[in-house]
Amino acid sequence: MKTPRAFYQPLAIGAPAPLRDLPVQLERMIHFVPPHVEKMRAKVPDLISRVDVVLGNLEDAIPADQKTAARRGFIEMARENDFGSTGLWTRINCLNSPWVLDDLMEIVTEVGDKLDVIMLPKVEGAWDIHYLDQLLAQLEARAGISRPIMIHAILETAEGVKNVESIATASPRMHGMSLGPADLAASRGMKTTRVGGGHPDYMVLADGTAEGAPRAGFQQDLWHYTVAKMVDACMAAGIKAFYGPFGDFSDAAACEAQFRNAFLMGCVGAWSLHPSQIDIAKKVFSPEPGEVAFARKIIKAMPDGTGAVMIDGKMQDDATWKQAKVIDDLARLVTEKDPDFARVYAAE
Ligand SMILES: CC(=O)SCCNC(=O)CCNC(=O)[C@H](O)C(C)(C)COP(=O)(O)OP(=O)(O)OC[C@H]1O[C@@H](n2cnc3c(N)ncnc32)[C@H](O)[C@@H]1OP(=O)(O)O
Ligand SMILES: O=CC(=O)O
Ligand SMILES: [Mg+2]
Repeated sequence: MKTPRAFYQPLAIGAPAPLRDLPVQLERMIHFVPPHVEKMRAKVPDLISRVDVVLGNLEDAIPADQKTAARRGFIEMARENDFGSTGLWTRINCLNSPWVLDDLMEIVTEVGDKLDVIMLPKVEGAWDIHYLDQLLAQLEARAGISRPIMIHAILETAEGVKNVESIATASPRMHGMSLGPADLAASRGMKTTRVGGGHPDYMVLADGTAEGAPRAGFQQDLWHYTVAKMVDACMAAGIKAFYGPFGDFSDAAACEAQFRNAFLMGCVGAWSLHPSQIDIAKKVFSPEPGEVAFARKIIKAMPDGTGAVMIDGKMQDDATWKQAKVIDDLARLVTEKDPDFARVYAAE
């Protein structure tokens, strides 16, 4: 392990100094764009004003014979648009693929100064982050980039989950992590064919009665353990946790439920793969107005955050004050970016 001082040294001469704190940024949804499709690229100017992060995807879902077109399409969309306060990310191909070196060389060299975050798929351990960290420093130095590009890991292999804590703390470049339920299901040998969400057969059956009445089944959350493990690893490391993809675009209610479970557990956002999922993520990852109003009541009643008070019959103390602060801080961030929510929160 590196010494504390060495941890924050640039990894190449001329590379920017690593960040000590994450930039304060609203990232309720990471919106995936397939950049090899001209029609989709043409939607980017409109997407910039609708989403918190635009991501050009180069990995899975891009056909092998379109990998170069996707990379060049991403560079074009990065060059041609002003992203303002909206994040610009790319998901590169995985480290053992034949495409990743060119992804990094071309993207960092040509548009590295506009890129906020690189999403790295199939991260197995800290060694994957160390490799990318070093290479990015060399490329940043060569391209004269002044702001370090951050790394976001996808947690989508059994080994990655085993090593989640060392991945989260592998580098000051770490921005956060997303759960990748589709690859993780395959890696774990789960018997499913879905991209995220629940499964009706993963359930607990209520006890039988002497009368033999029908027994209710209660569906359980397949992802609870992994999301909890990821959130603890991320929050302990001071980085952000996200739920990843929800593949059934026709089931908005189930998507919303999956996103909300993640939000309640500590995640700050999720992926949107289709325009219909943007508003779902906005609704879920912006705190509920009633909760914001209650959080503000707590903060007002306990100005220095200590003591115990009763509000609406419920005991509040230092710990609920801290929860209230999480909600109020998020509401303020949402207010800065989103005029619709600003009006709703102000009215409460
Ligand atoms: C397990 C994982 O790795 S998940 C991550 C990898 N997967 C992805 O990135 C998938 C991203 N999404 C997509 O590529 C597309 O949504 C597809 C190919 C799955 C479906 O696209 P379509 O068949 O065009 O869907 P649909 O007809 O419902 O689209 C409706 C409109 O939204 C547009 N649209 C669809 N997806 C997107 C998107 N991700 N971004 C912007 N616009 C989109 C379509 O172009 C269409 O526009 P139009 O009305 O002007 O013609
Ligand atoms: O990349 C995402 C996944 O679910 O796999
Ligand atoms: Mg995956």
